[in-house]
Amino acid sequence: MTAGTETVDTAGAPTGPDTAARAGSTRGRLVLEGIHKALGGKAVVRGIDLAMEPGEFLTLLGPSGCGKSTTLNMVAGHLLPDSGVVEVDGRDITRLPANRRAMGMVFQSYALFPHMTVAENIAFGLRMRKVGAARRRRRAAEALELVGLDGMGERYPRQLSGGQRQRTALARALIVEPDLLLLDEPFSNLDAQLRVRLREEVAALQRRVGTTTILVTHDQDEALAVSDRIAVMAEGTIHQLDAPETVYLRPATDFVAQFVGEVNVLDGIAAGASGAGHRCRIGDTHLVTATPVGTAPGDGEAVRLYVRPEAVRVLAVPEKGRSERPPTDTDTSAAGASVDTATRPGLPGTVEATRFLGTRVRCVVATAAGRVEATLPFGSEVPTLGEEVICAWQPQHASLTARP
Ligand SMILES: Nc1ncnc2c1ncn2[C@@H]1O[C@H](COP(=O)(O)OP(=O)(O)OP(=O)(O)O)[C@@H](O)[C@H]1O
Repeated sequence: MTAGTETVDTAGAPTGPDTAARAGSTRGRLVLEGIHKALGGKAVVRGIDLAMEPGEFLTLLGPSGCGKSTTLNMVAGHLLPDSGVVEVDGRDITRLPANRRAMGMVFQSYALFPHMTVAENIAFGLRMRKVGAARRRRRAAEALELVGLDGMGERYPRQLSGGQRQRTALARALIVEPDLLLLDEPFSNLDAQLRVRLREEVAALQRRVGTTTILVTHDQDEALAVSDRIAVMAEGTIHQLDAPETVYLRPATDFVAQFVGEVNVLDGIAAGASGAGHRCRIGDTHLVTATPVGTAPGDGEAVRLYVRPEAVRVLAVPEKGRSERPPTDTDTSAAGASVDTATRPGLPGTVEATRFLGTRVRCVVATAAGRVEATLPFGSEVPTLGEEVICAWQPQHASLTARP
C-alpha cells in the first residue's frame, strides 16, 4: 500500500505508512492491567495482566468459556471492563468506543457484507474514514494482492470459498493499518487441511506487515504453530504466558500440562537433586528424573511429573533383552537400547498395546504409576505385546511440580 497522508476522523486511528512497509513497526504496544469482567452475574475474566511488544503475535489459548473472547472484546472496545486498564502505546483507551480505536478484527463467521463485492468489503473501513473512491480502489487492489486474491475484487462473498472469504476478512481488517489485529477463532469454520494452510499464510503475512496480533483459539496445535507467545487461560485467568516451546516443555501448572498436548502424568515423591535433574520415587522402588518447574521440591514432598509420549523411550530389560536390541551405555538413545535400572532411572512395565499410526507407533506400557504412553518414531523396533520393558526419558524432557 502506498504511503498514506490522509487524515482520518477517528481518534487514535492510523494515518501511518504503508501496511507492507510496516514490518518492524514500533506501533501497537498493548498493555492490559488488572482486567476484571463479570457477565450475567458470573466473573468471566478475573485479573488479566498482559504486555505485548509491537509486532508480536500472541495467542489466547484455552477451553470453551474460559474468557478468551471476552478479553479480546475488551481490547476491541466492544465490552467495558468492570475494572482495570487497556493501554495502547502508552495511551489509556479503556473507555474509548470501539469505532474510535484502531483495531482490525476477523471473526470465525467472516462477517462480510453479502451485498457488497469483495473489493467493496475490503475498502469498507476506508470509506468510513472518508477516503476518496480512487484511492480506495487502489488500496483495495493492493490489499487483495497482499492476501492472494488478485482479480477477485468484483466477486460477491457467496462466490468465494471459505478460505477466500477469510482472506477477504483479513484484507478488510488490515487495510485500515490497525494498531492491533484481533483474530477471534478465524480458522474454525474451515476444513482441517485449509485451516493449517491458512494459519501458515496468516502467520507469514503477519510477519511481513508487522501488525501486533492477538489470536483467540482453543486449538493448541494452531497456537503452537503460529505464536510468538501463548497465554494459556482457564476460568478467566492466565495460567502461563510464555513462548510455545516453554509452554509445551515446561508447563507451569497442572492445567497447562494437561491442556496443551498429550502428556503422561505420574505421581511420586521427591528424592533429591541429581546432576541432570531431580530424582523422584515412584512406588517403593523405582527412581525417575525430571526438571522442576519453579522452586525445587524438598525431599519427601509429594510431586507430580509430566512427560510427553514422544519423550518416552521404551527400552529392553537387559537380562531379558532381545539380541537384536543391543545394549548401549546411554539411556538417551531411541527404542532399541537397553537400560540397567540398578544404575539408571527408569520405570519398568509391561507392553499392553501397540497402535500403528502411520508415521509413528503408539506404545502403551502398564507400570506401577499407571499407564505410560510412548510415541515411537518411524522406523523404530516395536516391542511385542506382554514384553517387559523400561520406560525412560532424559530429565530435561520431563517436568515436575508440587502435587496439586
Ligand atoms: N453476554 C453474556 N452474558 C452472560 N454470560 C456471558 C455473556 N457472554 C459470555 N458469557 C459467558 O462468559 C464465559 C466466557 O465467555 P467467552 O466467550 O469469553 O469464552 P471463550 O473462552 O471465548 O469461549 P468460546 O471459545 O466458547 O467462545 C462463558 O461462560 C460464557 O457463557
